[in-house]
Amino acid sequence: MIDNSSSKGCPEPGAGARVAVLLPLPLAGPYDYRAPAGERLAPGLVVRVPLGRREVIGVVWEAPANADAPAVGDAALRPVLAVLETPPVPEPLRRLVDWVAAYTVQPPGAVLRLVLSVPDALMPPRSARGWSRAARDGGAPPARLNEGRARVLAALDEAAAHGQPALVTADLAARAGVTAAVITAMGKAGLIAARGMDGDPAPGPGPDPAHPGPVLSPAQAGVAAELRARVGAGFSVCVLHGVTGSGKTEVYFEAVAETLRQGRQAVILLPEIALATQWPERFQARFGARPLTWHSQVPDGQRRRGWRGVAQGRVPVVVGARSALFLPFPALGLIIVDEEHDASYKQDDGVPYHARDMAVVRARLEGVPVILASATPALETLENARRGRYHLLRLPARHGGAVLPAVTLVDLRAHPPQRWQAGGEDAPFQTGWIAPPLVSAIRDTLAAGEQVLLYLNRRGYAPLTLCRHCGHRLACPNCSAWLVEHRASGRLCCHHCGHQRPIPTTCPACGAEDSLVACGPGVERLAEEVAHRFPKARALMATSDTLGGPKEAAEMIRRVGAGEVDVLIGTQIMAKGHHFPGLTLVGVIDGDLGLAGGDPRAAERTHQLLHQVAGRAGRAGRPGRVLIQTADPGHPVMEALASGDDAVFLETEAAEREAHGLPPFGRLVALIVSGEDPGATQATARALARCAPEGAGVRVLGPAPAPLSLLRGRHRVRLLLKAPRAVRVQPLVGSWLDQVPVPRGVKVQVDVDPVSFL
Ligand SMILES: Nc1ncnc2c1ncn2[C@@H]1O[C@H](COP(=O)(O)OP(=O)(O)OP(=O)(O)O)[C@@H](O)[C@H]1O
Ligand SMILES: [Zn+2]
Repeated sequence: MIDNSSSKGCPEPGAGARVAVLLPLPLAGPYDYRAPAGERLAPGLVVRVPLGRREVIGVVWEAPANADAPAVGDAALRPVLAVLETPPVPEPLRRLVDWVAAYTVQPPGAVLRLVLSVPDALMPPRSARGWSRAARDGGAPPARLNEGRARVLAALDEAAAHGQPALVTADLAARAGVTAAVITAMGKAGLIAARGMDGDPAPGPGPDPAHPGPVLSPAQAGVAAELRARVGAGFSVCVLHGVTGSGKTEVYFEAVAETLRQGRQAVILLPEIALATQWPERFQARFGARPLTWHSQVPDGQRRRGWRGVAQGRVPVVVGARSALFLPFPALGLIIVDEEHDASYKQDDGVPYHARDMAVVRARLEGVPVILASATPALETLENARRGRYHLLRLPARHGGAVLPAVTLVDLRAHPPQRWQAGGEDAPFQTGWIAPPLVSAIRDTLAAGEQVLLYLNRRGYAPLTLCRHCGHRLACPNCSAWLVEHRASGRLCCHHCGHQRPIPTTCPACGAEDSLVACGPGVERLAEEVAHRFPKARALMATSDTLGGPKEAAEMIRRVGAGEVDVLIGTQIMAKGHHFPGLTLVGVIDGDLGLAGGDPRAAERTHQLLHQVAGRAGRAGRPGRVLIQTADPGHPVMEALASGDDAVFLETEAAEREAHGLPPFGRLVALIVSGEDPGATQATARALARCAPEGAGVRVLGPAPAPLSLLRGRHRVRLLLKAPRAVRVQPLVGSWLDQVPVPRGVKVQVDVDPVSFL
């Protein structure tokens, strides 16, 4: 196959061989090109080729199976324009691209785009102009230098002592605390000299496996030895199931150390929000250096250097969000997926892949071990362990004698939160969200000088605003969702599309004044109540709104660690990874949040999340306790949390999934049909339903409006294919889609193993 729209002419005599090139575009497969005469282009090489009138960068690929009958004759082949100097895309990664494409029913080029995520990194290193000391000054600063100029020379000496012979202007100015003009003037005066320098500075000292780490307990050491033994011994999957605070991180670090000793690379996947915890410091404490971090917010220059460093094998350890799985490691020795149960490992847009599952696939293709760590492994993972495919390792106790916190349910029907007044006797009553038993637990904890975490997974002030006059609810114009009040910023926001507007003073529907009321709690509202009930306590809100970036997160961690905070009020981002020794009470404001809705994993996920939050309490010397407010204390999730016995819950949950043919016992594929035109969207969905695959236990449910039936202005309809485990669903889906023409403006998104049902 080739885009031959503008190819012309015949091949020159002795022209090069036919070569398949995969482009990072949603095309059905690789296109054929002609290699330069006399050159053999090995698969993996990164090349520049013409496409229509453009030039694009692609990767030489293994010839597809139909290579014997090419779609384009030799005469029409267009030439490969250049081979880039970057290291080739390694073979196991190329196979991963094909594998992921086939599994997710997406074009391979769309998956390749995940690999070539930093196009800039494929270009040769930029040479920059840097400054060093002028050769003739002999190293001694001339006597009449002013202070700023002296600092510039000192900064250059300091850099040279650390192996950096030159610094670019901006860097030098920043280090010396002078303006760029000072540096230019010094250059003119011949005090410093300009020189060309490599745009990719050498990385600093790498992680050292011999750096002294903590002494492991006998239980930890036993598990660490098992993990170490697997490094260098081919493909295997270990599930590291350890209770919260058991030291899973310290234990898997030993496998990382072994990988480093063998001179290979390791990648550790973490949910994006867990990257903003103490994790990097702990890595540094164990290895004496930081790993490379990889996530969506890493600045461009760092991404470019990171990608190249990984490809050149110079970066030994990467910690990152799911996209780190597609980095071009030439010598991968170990993959770790921490918090493996986390739903954020599933990408919902673009190529919908599950990074945990694809990590197992990459490990198999690379012939290396993978470790899945969690305090609450996914049912899918436990089922794989039960079948003997994954090897289960347990850490059943907390490190250092700390005990797991006692969990108590607070029945909201028996103990409703009391209303409160902000001002004097005439002030209006405010709805309360903290029930009396939690109020007194907070009081006791504060009196003991310990810290409290109040957990409510809702940003903003209130999830719903309505008019008490006409009942109008303020909704997003682009989505089927309510606008969330953010009182701190004075705005109503849609949490799905980002639409926002100022909070109106009159009802947009009936015009009544001062008639809008906030319904339900968000963290801002909870903070108000905390300030009223515990006026002396120093409270801190920790949400993605208040912790915009890594700096704010680090500052929050520092303040809590230093005991400058008494009550933390947090959303999901506080639920995992954090380790605060002074925190002894966790209060869950709404334990039932997340249990409603048609998501088959709702119960499992709520259990995981609350277990995780509960695990923040009592991690050091002092015992912790957890109070979960619920209106349904008899729910299996609540019972499991209160008893601390997951086994019954997991068994019931598994039995229910099995009875309904749900994962991990059956397969699901969701089709999400979306478009701006509701009629065309509906019609496409109905057409899909009419030719739905049948037989051998395969069923298609729907079309049904998605729970988010309008998102960013697009109408959404869902179909769900259910099949027994043994059925290969991808070919079924492929031929199903082939039968239905999709009109312009309508999109059919295939989601194999869906995690989100919105
Ligand atoms: N052998 C050890 N020596 C000293 N400190 C340890 C040891 N093992 C664990 N710790 C410390 O105990 C705390 C808990 O360990 P860690 O965070 O690894 O547990 P975890 O199982 O990953 O917890 P969670 O699942 O709750 O995040 C950390 O502060 C860690 O540094
Ligand atoms: Zn919206």
